[in-house]
Amino acid sequence: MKTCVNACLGQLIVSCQAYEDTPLYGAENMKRMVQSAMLGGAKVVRCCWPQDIRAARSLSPDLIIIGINKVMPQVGDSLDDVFITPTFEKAREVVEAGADLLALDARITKKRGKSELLELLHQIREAFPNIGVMADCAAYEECQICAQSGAVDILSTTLSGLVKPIEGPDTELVRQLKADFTLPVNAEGRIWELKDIDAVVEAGADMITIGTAITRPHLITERFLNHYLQLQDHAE
Ligand SMILES: CC(=O)N[C@H](C=O)[C@@H](O)[C@H](O)[C@H](O)COP(=O)(O)O
Repeated sequence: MKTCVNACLGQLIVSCQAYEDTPLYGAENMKRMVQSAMLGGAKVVRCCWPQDIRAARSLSPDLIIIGINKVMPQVGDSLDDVFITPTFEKAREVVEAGADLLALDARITKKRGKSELLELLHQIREAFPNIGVMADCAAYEECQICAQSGAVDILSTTLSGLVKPIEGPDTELVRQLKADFTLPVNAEGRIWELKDIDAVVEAGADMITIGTAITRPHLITERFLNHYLQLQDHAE
């Protein structure tokens, strides 16, 4: 197993991402977010875009960085457009920015077939043999294709829930992946409660990634506020 993949085992990975329409957008802000996660004990972070990855890397050579390169949806795009590190060029930018691992959208959609996914995975493996590759999947079948490709190091539940909404983490997918494949599994997506960690650990997750519940203050605020407002509604 690659050293960078081994370093992720048993870790709580903090995803530090801010979109352009939020106040925390920008590499300097994300650097502080990563620094805060490190202060809390995180040894692995997930960062988006080359400038954020470079900013995170400047904090420490020892920090393990999972880099992604999102292409934000344009008018007319649909869920069939893969958006997390969708091309080889986007992957190269992540590697050149100093990431140890790269994660990419491993979905099979109407616009991106199995053969194109496999071609991309093999191209990445050949060009960057030392980089760990995490497959951000939505469904079991995609994980299966990635596992059989021999060009992926970690299977991740990142995009489960994107197509068919579910509540909480996809513990069932984690359980199935652990039962059928030998690759490490990252439980990512909708982990908000301590009991969610219990559930994915019980299902066998080798690592956990938390984003929004730690690093998106506007959504954290909204969640608490909605709960409070609901109580007021019921009291009326
Ligand atoms: C679906 C999608 O675009 N997921 C993105 C992947 O990079 C991020 O926006 C998520 O924050 C990340 O996966 C962590 O998940 P959560 O924020 O639920 O803890």
